[in-house]
Amino acid sequence: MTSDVSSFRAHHPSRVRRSVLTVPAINDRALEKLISLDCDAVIFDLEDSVAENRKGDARTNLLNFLRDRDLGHRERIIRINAADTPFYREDMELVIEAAPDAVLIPKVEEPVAVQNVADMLGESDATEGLRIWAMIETPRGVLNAAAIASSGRTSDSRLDAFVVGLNDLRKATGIPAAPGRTYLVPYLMQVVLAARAYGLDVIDSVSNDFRDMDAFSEECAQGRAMGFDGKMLIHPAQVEPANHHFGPSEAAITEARLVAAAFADPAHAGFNVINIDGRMIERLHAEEAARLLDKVATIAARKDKP
Ligand SMILES: CC(C)(COP(=O)(O)OP(=O)(O)OC[C@H]1O[C@@H](n2cnc3c(N)ncnc32)[C@H](O)[C@@H]1OP(=O)(O)O)[C@@H](O)C(=O)NCCC(=O)NCCSC(=O)C[C@H](O)C(=O)O
Ligand SMILES: [Mg+2]
Repeated sequence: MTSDVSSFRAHHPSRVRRSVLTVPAINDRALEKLISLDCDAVIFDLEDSVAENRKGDARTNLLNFLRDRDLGHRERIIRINAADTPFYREDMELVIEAAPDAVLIPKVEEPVAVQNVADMLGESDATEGLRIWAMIETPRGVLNAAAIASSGRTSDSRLDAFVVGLNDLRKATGIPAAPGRTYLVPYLMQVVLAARAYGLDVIDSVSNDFRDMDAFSEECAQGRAMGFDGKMLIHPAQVEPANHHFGPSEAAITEARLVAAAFADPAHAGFNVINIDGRMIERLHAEEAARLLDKVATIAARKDKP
């Protein structure tokens, strides 16, 4: 029997989303810089990084940029302003016109926020394949993360990923920024679990200090250990460490090849459990290995391109 999650996955193939760099849509210099950066995805921000009196300029700027520039393998995501702001409708009009890979909704607290955006995208050819990402960054967003994620479990849903926003969550909870994110970890894990329960990708929050690379590396390692697929980034210096920490390690690649080869061996046909060097390996490990090797192939294919 096919579960909701595996049928969802069949419609939303796995992506490489180690490094998700955000850029203020108003910042020409940073937009130009993008072309030279090895990030997996770019969030063009129309929300918090753009002043209220510059929202219109930012939209025009972004539309021109997306028309003129080919971002190659990088996924293009536009972060809009929330529905309760005066900017939402025009942001959505831009999304429909620019047709990026995804739209990111900030401060999602209820499934209806996702549904409303899906309704506005409609079923036109221009927006076919356009996905929805949701920021979980308020206490109600965290509490309702499972309900929000479950609203995207059908194969025709556009919901594809959660992104955690700790700046907003810290502001709302009063939990100060601190190494190790001790008191935020339960909330982060709740979001990861909700995303995984319904087959969504999940991206860890930004780290504001882009000079302290040791602290950043530790936070990437922690995010990876918690199960995140990648990290939202604010600065070019964060791209390479995020790719490193969220990418498959050499040890993981070696292990995946070993597992894949063992299950491909005709001698193991008809076995769901085998012994590799004194460890029990199940078919589920072969599925995990195939997924990892898929990502390795995707990353390698990019390197081959000029
Ligand atoms: C934080 C910054 C304002 C710092 O910018 P700057 O002062 O220009 O830094 P540098 O001089 O070190 O920059 C060196 C070069 O790199 C380019 N640059 C900088 N940032 C980016 C970027 N994000 N993407 C691409 N290129 C970038 C500079 O232009 C310099 O280029 P050059 O001179 O040609 O060599 C800035 O980093 C910045 O604006 N970052 C992104 C801010 C942002 O998008 N904020 C909103 C998202 S954060 C969020 O969502 C939080 C969440 O909602 C939550 O609640 O937690
Ligand atoms: Mg935020």
